[in-house]
Amino acid sequence: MTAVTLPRQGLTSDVLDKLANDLNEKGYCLTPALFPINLAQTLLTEVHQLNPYHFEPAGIGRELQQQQNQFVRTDAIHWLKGQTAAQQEFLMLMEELRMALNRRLFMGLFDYECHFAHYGPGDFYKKHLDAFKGRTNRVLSTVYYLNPGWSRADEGELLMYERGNSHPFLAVTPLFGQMLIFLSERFPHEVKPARRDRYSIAGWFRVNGSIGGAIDPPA
Ligand SMILES: O=C(O)CCC(=O)C(=O)O
Ligand SMILES: [Fe+2]
Repeated sequence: MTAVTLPRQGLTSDVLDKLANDLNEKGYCLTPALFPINLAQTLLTEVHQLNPYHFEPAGIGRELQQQQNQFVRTDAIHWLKGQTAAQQEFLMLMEELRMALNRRLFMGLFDYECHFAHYGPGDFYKKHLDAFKGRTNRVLSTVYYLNPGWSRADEGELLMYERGNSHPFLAVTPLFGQMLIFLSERFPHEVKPARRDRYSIAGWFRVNGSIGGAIDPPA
């Protein structure tokens, strides 16, 4: 376990205001260094140290309907449960973000789930939505990129689309320490194949979709 060396730095209200404002106006927000950069470094070290058997092929859909479909996505994932100090730090900052967004935007965000994702060279995730209206409780998607020295020649962009438009309005280069946050129901997106290993933490803020006391019942 690697300790994070810097004292905990909270998120400043200026940064949170800007983030909430972007989400409100555009539905997404791209921040170059939301969290301390040494946290990204430690998380990257940890994901490198995970053995391949700690990763599972990523699935599509939920629970019983979940299936692995190599035509749609080929990345491998490892769910973050706060097993290390750095992962706890990351989850704490996301919790701070959750409360700050609820205060500013009244989003009613209830919890957060996230996983490391590893795309080897050539891996992809075809165009998809993280949430379908009325069928999921994922409200806000987040992607935190862990790729030092990424250049455009490495490819592996995330392409963001407006629904019904086949031209992306945004290509996100998966730069080290960069955080992308967007409304899960609003933007179809896809991960293009990269020329080198591509690491990230993908996550979702959820609302409480409980029915009869069961959180997140099957759709
Ligand atoms: O890694 C990315 O840029 C996006 C990943 C993604 O779309 C997902 O995991 O749902
Ligand atoms: Fe996605």
